[in-house]
Amino acid sequence: MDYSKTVVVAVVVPAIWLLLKKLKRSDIADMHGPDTSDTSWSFILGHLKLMAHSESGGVEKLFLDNYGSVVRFKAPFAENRLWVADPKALHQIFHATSYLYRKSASSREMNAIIADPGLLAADGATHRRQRKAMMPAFGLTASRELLPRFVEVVDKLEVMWKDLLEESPVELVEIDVAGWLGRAALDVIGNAAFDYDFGALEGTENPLTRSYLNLLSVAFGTKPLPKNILISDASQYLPRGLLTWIFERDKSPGSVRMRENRKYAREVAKELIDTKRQNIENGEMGNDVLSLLIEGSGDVDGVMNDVEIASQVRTIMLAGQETTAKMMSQMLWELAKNPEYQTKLRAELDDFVSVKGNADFTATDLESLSYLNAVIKETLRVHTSVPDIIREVSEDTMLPLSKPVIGRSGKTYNEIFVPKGSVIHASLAGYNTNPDVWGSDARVFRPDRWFEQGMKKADTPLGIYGGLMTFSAGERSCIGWRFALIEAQAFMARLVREFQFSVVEGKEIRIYRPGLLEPLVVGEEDKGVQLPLNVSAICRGAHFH
Ligand code: HEM
Repeated sequence: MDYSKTVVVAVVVPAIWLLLKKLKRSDIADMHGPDTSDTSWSFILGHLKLMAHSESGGVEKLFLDNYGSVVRFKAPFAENRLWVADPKALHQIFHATSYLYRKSASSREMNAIIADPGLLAADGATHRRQRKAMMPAFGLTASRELLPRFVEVVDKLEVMWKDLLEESPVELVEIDVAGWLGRAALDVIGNAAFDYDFGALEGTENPLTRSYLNLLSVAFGTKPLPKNILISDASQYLPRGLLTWIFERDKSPGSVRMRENRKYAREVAKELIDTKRQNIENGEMGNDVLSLLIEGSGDVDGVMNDVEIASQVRTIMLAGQETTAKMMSQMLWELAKNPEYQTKLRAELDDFVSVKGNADFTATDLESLSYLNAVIKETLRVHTSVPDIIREVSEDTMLPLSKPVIGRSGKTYNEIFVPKGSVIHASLAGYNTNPDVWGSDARVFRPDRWFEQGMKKADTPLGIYGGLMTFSAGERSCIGWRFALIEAQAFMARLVREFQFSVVEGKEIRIYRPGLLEPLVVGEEDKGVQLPLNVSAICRGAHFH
């Protein structure tokens, strides 16, 4: 079968499937939402192009302001889908037991193809077993012990930025913080998760390192082509064999880069597992994530074989690097745009150092820095790296709502009927910026809100950190959130203490949301992801470095 026939199959199979599905009763069709007269709608893609090409926060604002927290939109071939940012509904979706709202087949299949069948792709009992085996390696104690490894990388970054400043004829240099933090985060994950040196900051010529830099940005593209949007969505109806067939032949830069990465990453994962196993047999136990995974794999309940462990290596690389790098660069961008918050954070860090007598922050020190943690939370809230998670309903069910919704028919709903097979876009970004939850200034970056009593207007408990949905919630929430948090604390405490950040006049930055949030400079979109900021050194008296 040639490629064009495959695309035809990718259109016909879902179309028939959807016609059958439309015959089922559902309340989704009665919810308000954008209609088919909207210029962004097409029969083939529905509103998916509008969503994939929107700027960060764009869809969430459009939906919340015009239709509320529960919205019906069109998926390909006129399928009605639900977009949800309502706290009570999200609580049900993420906390219902027995995988009632299963991760969609499209997300699982694509994850299995791009990162092998690790935790992101697993489902049901396999997911539960793998997650149980992995939890100890991501617990509080294990994550705190990684701090010296994070510090090792930020030490290097600090020296490199100071060298750039020393070489500069002026006191300030323009630095693409997204590029630098992307390389630093790759070195962090190599070091802390696998004891592997990518040499990304030093620019070592390593094909694996090259293939990982901005991998997800290249894979999704900042404005994905209609063909890719359709195939990615249709992947829930197509068998894995056919999807793999399409992926292996696709010549788009994203698929080419993914295949290249897979080739090198599989080789290195195997070598790393062999070396670690040998080390453990020789009584040398490392504290990196991989050593803990291998050691824990002997546990009867949580057992994972080497193929699964190798898949977890690739899954962790995919899930833990660009997410954290983007989050840290967005934090520096917010501080550059809001110098008053930057000054306040630096004052907190300086005061702490002067009382302590040195700047060697321990994990407990970092945890106690309340303004640092407020700025981190506010960044995670306003810039939700994974804006939506797609879930499929595995049994007919009622979805409860926080407040009544009046449908298009005039009927009032306190809960809505969603039949088996319905697809729901659970909006993490929508929840994080929902005025019903965070108040009327929900879209404004304002770290001080974290010190205000009654700051949250909704009392449904959600999320695993700060009541935010950024790391998702429930059985499939981010396993690496403590790793990401301690890494961000260590990096931000150091960088904000040592450097001043300001915006570059004349360079307008926009953030798009095809996969993760991707910053681009207006007029320089062809250069891909970048976030340039002006950086200068902080000059303080003599001591405490
Ligand atoms: C700011 C940084 C991060 C953000 C915003 C983030 C966000 C998320 C989200 C939203 C999910 C759920 C995805 C889904 O259900 O499809 C997830 C899952 C996951 N994350 Fe993270 N993540 C971050 C950092 C990390 C790090 C540093 C690691 C590892 C070192 C990691 C490893 C994982 C893994 C393995 C999963 C799959 C969990 C499962 O399905 O049980 N993440 N992450």
